[in-house]
Amino acid sequence: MTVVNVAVAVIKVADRVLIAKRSKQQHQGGLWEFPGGKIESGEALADAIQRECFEELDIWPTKIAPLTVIEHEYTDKSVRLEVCLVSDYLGVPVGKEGQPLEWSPVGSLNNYDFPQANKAILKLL
Ligand SMILES: Nc1nc2c([nH]c(=O)n2[C@@H]2O[C@H](COP(=O)(O)OP(=O)(O)OP(=O)(O)O)[C@@H](O)[C@H]2O)c(=O)[nH]1
Repeated sequence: MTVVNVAVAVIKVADRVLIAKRSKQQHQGGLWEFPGGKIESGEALADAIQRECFEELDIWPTKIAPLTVIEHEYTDKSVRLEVCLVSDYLGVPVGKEGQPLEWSPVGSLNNYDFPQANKAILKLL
């Protein structure tokens, strides 16, 4: 199976993390996620993080640090999540694609349903 490389932004300000709900039609639809999306061919990770955050949330990350890389095989798809911590950005986040957003305290993230691959991310926060 080909592996899809994904840039994932854990946007964390003080003790809260910004999460978004995936639409029903998407892969792993209806679950909560960290904003992000496929890395384009030849694109640097930080550039992909900035592009995806702008496209999805109308914000421009200014402080980005690599957090972890997670490889996961779903039954229908293999993903490689390149996860970054975003600790500062320009703008005010809005769900530009109509996706619901929430600022969850780190300690409450377990109350949301995330894709299986995200479990390893939650352990690091
Ligand atoms: N953005 C994001 N994607 C995640 C997370 N966890 C996780 O397993 N993924 C997977 O990584 C892939 C991200 O792809 P994507 O959001 O760009 O695209 P998509 O497959 O939903 O739709 P598309 O192909 O129409 O762009 C999906 O297969 C998604 O299920 C996460 O926290 N954030």
